[in-house]
Amino acid sequence: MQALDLLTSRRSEKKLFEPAPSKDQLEKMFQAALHTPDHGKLQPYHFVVIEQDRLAYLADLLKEAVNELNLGEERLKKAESFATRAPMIIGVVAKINKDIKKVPAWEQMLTAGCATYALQLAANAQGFANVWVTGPWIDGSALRQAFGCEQHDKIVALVMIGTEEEKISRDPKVINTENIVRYL
Ligand SMILES: Cc1cc2nc3c(=O)[nH]c(=O)nc-3n(C[C@H](O)[C@H](O)[C@H](O)COP(=O)(O)O)c2cc1C
Repeated sequence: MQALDLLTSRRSEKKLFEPAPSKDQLEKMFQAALHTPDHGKLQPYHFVVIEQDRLAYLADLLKEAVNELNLGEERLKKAESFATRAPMIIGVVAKINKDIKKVPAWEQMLTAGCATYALQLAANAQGFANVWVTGPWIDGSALRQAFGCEQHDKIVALVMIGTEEEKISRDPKVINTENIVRYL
């Protein structure tokens, strides 16, 4: 697929089935992430791959977050079903180093966001559907610990990845740019 077609036809997909990416396909996704713009070449992100057999553990961590942060009954139900909605989830942690004056925290956070998007696109390019989700549970202590977060780190994404039930070929979609572009 041409790069521009991929960029303008991609959509998120929440109904995700097996197969998930293989190790080789995952490696290509991480390579794409590692090629995102990165001031100071800090690689300010970590990826936590949660394969099928560890999704129940992720659900437990999310439930713990719901209880710790008092997120309510509805979230608790969501936490229970979350792990059944995709065959693979990749957590993205923005690794924020506040001691680097030349590259402030917001720049490091943006690089982690770019890396997440590159990961999504590289999954799409290999035929996998996905969606970037977060939710208030990303600040749960047990989840943060399991993802290896240090004090200033932030979990910025839980990318759910799998295969669409039926492959839909999507045409590039043209969206009005009038209100978001100006020339100086
Ligand atoms: C930082 C970030 C957090 C997001 N969190 C959620 C989320 O928790 N739940 C959700 O349904 N969509 C979330 N989204 C939006 C979806 O990933 C998706 O972009 C949106 O549903 C629009 O669909 P599209 O990508 O097909 O245009 C988030 C997006 C970003 C960039």
